Amino acid sequence: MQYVSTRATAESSARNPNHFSDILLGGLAPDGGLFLPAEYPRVTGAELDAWRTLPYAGLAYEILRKFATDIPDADLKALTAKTYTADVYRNARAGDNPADITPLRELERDGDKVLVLQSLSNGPTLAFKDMAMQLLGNLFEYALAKNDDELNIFGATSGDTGSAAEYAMRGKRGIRVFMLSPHKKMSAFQTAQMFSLHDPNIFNIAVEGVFDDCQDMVKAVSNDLSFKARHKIGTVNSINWARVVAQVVYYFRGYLAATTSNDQKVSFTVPSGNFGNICAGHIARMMGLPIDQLIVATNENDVLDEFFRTGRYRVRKSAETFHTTSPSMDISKASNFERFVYDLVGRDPERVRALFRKVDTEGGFDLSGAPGSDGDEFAKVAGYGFASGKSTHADRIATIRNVFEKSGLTIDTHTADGVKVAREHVRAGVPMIVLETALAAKFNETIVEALGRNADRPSGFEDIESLPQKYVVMKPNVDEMKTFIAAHTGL
Ligand SMILES: Cc1ncc(COP(=O)(O)O)c(C=O)c1O
Ligand SMILES: N[C@@H](CCOP(=O)(O)O)C(=O)O
Repeated sequence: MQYVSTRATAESSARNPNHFSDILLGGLAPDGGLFLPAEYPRVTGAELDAWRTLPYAGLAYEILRKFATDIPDADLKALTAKTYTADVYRNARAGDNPADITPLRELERDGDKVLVLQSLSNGPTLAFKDMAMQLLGNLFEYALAKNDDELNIFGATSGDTGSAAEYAMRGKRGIRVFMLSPHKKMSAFQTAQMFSLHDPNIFNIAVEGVFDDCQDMVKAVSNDLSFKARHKIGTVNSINWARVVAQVVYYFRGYLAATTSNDQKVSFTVPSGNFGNICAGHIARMMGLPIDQLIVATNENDVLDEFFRTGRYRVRKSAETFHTTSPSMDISKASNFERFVYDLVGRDPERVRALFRKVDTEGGFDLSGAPGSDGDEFAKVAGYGFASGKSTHADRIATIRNVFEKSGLTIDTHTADGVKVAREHVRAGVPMIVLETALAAKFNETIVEALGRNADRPSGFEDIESLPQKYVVMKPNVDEMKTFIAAHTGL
């Protein structure tokens, strides 16, 4: 399997490494684009039939081997078997089977309209990020051990990627984690989860800004190729292709668990911010998974909803990005959107370069086809199954309440955004799977507001907010960030 950059030039393609293991440890392509397979592997009906009875680890192996063709099959099988166990994904709800890894349960039914919840948040940090990050930790360790090498992970988080990465990389030989987060903008639980880690290889940096400021710095450091090489910088954000491909697996799992025959279709609603999760759904669909709709659900930070309604992509500045009660989706510049746009414009890297140059210079682009716009590809969006919707704080509170009243389940604030939007798009006869992207315990403040009581807490997290915290506060300044990293890598 060969990989290409969304911004490839003839010159950068000649220089790009292009196998899975070559791109595993890095983030952005050297030309500033994002890696994607040169073409998506197709899945046959016979394969889907055979996969229906596989456990999650077996399914992950079958899907990943189509992309990681340069990792020996036996090694990949061992890595997926070690990752996807009931012991790692041990926080399943009472009544769900932890061995399912991503259990499904019916949430509500109105005639032939059915909403199903797929739990992705049963891993060590109670968010869907663990689904890919646990595998990434094992893949990194495997790749580094081969060359006796080391890796300095530089990442950005709005609350969940950070803790998932730190829990996955704790104690891993040769790996340090430098994690940027927006100062005082995560929930108390998320903050405590990260900042209470005192491991010598974990560095938490609270940035005076929003998530997009953090992500911009990760990209700026990644684009300084000599700094990146000298300090062995890698990334765990979804700009890293391995993160996205590991997320493709649970779309297959959701489909197979919700259907009995390949003639049936399902739809997915995905609480979205950086567009990594739903991008994995897009890839699953491109591989031939019978997905009807892919619904993008945003919170008040509605850049993506605006695009999927109008064809206009208009990023917001930091000061225009709202701090909401689904804080992990407080994102106004969605990294992975570029991967979708690459497909939408016919995989033309020159177009992608021009469009994202316009994002940098003018704050966005317009594919609506209106006079003066940058193209008319918006007309093709529905053909990819995409539609969208938006949810606000009031919607979130009402949804948490009425889901609890109807089903007895307590859902988190991001999942509530998903359920609210899913109800607007569900079609008769096509199960709508809502991805549960975090557990309610992470956002207790809002659960108390909605339900008048605390969210249940999985064991091990009882007093997490009272633990001593270790972090530094910094301004969003790339040079200062580089100095900080250099001082701690000793390279
Ligand atoms: C709980 C939760 N829900 C949804 C999202 C949005 O996912 P994505 O950024 O992949 O669109 C995030 C952050 O990524 C998250 O942490
Ligand atoms: N919501 C995320 C933001 C980063 O997303 P990623 O998928 O690109 O790592 C978070 O919780 O950190």
